[in-house]
Amino acid sequence: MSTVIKNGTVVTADLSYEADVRIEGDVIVEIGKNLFGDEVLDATGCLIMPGGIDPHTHLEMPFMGTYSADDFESGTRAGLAGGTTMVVDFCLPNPDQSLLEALKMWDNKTGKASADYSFHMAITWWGEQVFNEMAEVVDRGITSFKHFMAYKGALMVNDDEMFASFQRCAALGALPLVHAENGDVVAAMTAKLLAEGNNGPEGHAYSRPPEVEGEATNRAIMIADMAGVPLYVVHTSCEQAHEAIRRARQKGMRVYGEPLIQHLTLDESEYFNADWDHAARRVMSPPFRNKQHQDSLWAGLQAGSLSCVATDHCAFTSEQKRTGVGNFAKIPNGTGGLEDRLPVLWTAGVNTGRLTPNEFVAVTSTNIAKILNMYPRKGAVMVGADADLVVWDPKRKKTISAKSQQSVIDYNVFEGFEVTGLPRFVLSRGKVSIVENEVKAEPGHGKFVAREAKNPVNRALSQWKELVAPRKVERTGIPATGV
Ligand SMILES: NC(=O)NCCC(=O)O
Ligand SMILES: [Zn+2]
Ligand SMILES: [Zn+2]
Repeated sequence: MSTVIKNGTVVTADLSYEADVRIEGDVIVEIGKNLFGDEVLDATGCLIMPGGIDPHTHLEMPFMGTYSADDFESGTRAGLAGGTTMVVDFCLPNPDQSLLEALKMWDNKTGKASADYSFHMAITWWGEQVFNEMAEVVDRGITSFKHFMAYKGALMVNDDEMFASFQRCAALGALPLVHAENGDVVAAMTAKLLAEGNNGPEGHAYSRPPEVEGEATNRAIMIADMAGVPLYVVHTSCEQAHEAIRRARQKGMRVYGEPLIQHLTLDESEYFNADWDHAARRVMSPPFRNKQHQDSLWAGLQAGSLSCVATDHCAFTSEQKRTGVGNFAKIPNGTGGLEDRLPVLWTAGVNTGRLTPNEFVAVTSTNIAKILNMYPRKGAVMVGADADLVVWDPKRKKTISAKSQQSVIDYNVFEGFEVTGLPRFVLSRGKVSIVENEVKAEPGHGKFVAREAKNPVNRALSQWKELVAPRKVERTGIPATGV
């Protein structure tokens, strides 16, 4: 049984051209003119693009005394509805918990995923066991390790632990990730704000100014350079952090920055809303910033100094958010966006001329597939690639509303946004999972995607670091000691 997508324009990160795409089973088998198949999907007026890959989600994650509300079933369904065909979620071991044991727990959550997924492993504590188990984690196809520089007393790791872990990543050919905020400063500022009675959701934003993020980003970059490993900075939200990444890249360092669709399009004024629920629903770390920071992020995507647009989808209901009434530090941190990332980015990016359609594909799919070493299986429209495809109708419109979303939460931070550009069809490894508003996603269809370590950038950097490594000077004329 074959499926042919006909009459569309294939849009990849490199080029756009008219062609039909034929799929058999899970993969693309032919791209060309006048193709035939058993089933035909009409793409007239549409673009055929690689499905979105969201490299940053937290589905059913235990966090701040509760669990994020969307699980792998609703989360991957929401992703598919908006054109995202793969998510990379974070496995978070408890302090002192075995990484392998945590992995088993995360594996158990994925049974109803309807799109493919992979994991990043978080390094939440450090010791010989973690050092040893990192190799096993890599062997199981998880080749990226997340480090929280914030959430003091919970997930945060210190510089010595981070340096040790980064060196281990270098040795294994893995990629370290950082949540870059200075956790010590955030903790001190939080305590001061609360002591002064500043306990509303806006206090969350005051406690995490851009400097807190800029400092930590720069620190992580320098530590990664000393460890000889590339670095991926998640949820880059401000000019200070972007500047650190831009400067490092200009010096030849292998650093990637990931702005979120929320930071690109929503600003700090949300926290000053008189409605407590409205403001608290938007509490996430780092917080939303002002327009100048947003302009910096857009410029970074245009210039190539920022690489991927993600969501950090970590959705909590209004009820869950209300745990923080009277103390902003207890509001569960996180917002949703899986279903909205592509339509909002297309509307605010491509429809305004900030991004080309090819750049859109690069920052939503292809770049991260390359960074995480799963290209061209993912992130490509190519013979042999997985048929994770979105047939994108650039003229289709909708107004975003919680009432019609797939996420299980009771609100949407993009409520009322009018988007132009939506999927007509979404295919997950060949399975037609979305037909406009009709969800045909099949729970259980999603599979784990194992990734190999030592991608070309890791290998090149190791080679360079070996070449310039400190070497002992062999001397002939060594003076006698003065005995
Ligand atoms: N970002 C956020 O506020 N919540 C999810 C956890 C994290 O990525 O820091
Ligand atoms: Zn984070
Ligand atoms: Zn996150």
